[in-house]
Amino acid sequence: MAPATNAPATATSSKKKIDIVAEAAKRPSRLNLVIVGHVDAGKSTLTGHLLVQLGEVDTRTMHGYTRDSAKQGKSSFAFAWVMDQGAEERARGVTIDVGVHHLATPSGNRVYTLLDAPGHRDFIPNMISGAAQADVAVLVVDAVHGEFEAGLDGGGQAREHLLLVKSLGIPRVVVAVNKMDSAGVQWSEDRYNTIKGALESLLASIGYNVAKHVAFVPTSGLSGVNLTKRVDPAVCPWYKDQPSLMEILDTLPVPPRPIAKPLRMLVSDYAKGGASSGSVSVWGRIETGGVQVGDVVLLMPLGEEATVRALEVNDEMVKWAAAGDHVMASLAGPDPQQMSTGLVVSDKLQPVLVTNRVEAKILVFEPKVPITLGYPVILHQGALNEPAVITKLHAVLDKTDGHVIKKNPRVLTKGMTALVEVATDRPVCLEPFADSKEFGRFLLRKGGETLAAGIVSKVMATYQPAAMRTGLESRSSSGWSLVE
Ligand SMILES: Nc1nc2c(ncn2[C@@H]2O[C@H](COP(=O)(O)OP(=O)(O)OP(=O)(O)O)[C@@H](O)[C@H]2O)c(=O)[nH]1
Repeated sequence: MAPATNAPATATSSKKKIDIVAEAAKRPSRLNLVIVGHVDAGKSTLTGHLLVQLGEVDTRTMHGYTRDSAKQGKSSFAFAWVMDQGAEERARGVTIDVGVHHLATPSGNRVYTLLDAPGHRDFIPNMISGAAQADVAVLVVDAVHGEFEAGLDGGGQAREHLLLVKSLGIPRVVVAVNKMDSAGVQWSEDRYNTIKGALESLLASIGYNVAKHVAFVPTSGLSGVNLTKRVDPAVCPWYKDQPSLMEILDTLPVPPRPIAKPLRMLVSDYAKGGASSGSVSVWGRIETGGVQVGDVVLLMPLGEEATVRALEVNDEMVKWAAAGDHVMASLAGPDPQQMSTGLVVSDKLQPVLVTNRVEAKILVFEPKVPITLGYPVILHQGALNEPAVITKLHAVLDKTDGHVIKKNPRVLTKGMTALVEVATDRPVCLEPFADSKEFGRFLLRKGGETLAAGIVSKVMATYQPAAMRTGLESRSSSGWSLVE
């Protein structure tokens, strides 16, 4: 574990205000990675094995996984069990939820949060929720002939994941060309270069600067080769003196954290119970600002007040947490019945905007049916999924300079950039992208298909929840007053 500059919380910690900006500058840097890729590419196995090699999973636990997975006839999934904790996940051999793990580098200079996203297309909303919390995407691809190609074709998740990762604003990608040990591949340089070339073209077409922001590494998650220790040149001579996956990760820059901004934490999970009776626990990443034990915060868009009773970061109780941290917060005050994923724990004096109508610039992916006026969609923002409708098609825009090509189009088709208006069924937390990168992006999906990625250009109507004035209100329609 990294040296703890953020000591355990005490009963008196709420009495003294902590200078979170100054404290955060003293601690090890943190990088959030999301592991993405086609189903069965080996994401959970690679991540699980990495954790074992770095000593984050003890040998006894690992022996237990090996024994129990063999009993279920799934011995090849032993390392994946480190990440896939749910009974259904283990029985089906697929990841459903986003697995979250923390690890510290041996030097103690850096702490990683690993988010293992599900590859199966039914679980893309969970993948979006995981990717929305990440700084870097690690794309795992299966090097086996036919398998890599399946991940990349029209319906392949490797392709869809990359599009989503780019749309969510993740600036860097590390590609692990995995299963290099398998029978038909056997650490072949030709196979590696074919895969690298195909992905370089795809990444460039999506908008990545491949030379600057993308790295490639050959791996075997199952045998644990080239994860932390460099691959033996006798096994892979053409990769001699080049870095292992962990060495590449260690050189990635940590993006600046907006700690001085007002608090915004996206709730990706919650449960009844916490530090005191009647409290609720929420999990998520702090996008901006900081929070400390004793703070009074607002749960948006409910507008409900809550007091932070306890905080946990990387499985340790702490007094404060800041932007970039994955946090478990125990909150006193909110009604457990009102909790949902997608809520935002927000600064009380400068809460996140709440709206049900935004103007946005969208990039249309490859919808099976063209987008028309009144099109019903699901708006995804982090862990939030909210039914919405496209209520106006203002214009089709030029991709490069944004000038209007066509006003009031009747349909939007593949690859178009357009200015539209989107109305959500219920009020949600969205802000103009120019003010908030974190709350200014969303994805539109329908029937298991991602239709478009959007950037909020204008918030058309903001809501002032009555609760912000009375401290009593709920998310019922009567609890909101419109301030257009
Ligand atoms: N030969 C070989 N097999 C691997 C390797 N990594 C994973 N596998 C096998 O591939 C299968 C799928 O592995 P997982 O780790 O569950 O794949 P995943 O990408 O996490 O799957 P989802 O989470 O369901 O998308 C298992 O049988 C693994 O043993 C590898 O490096 N080499």
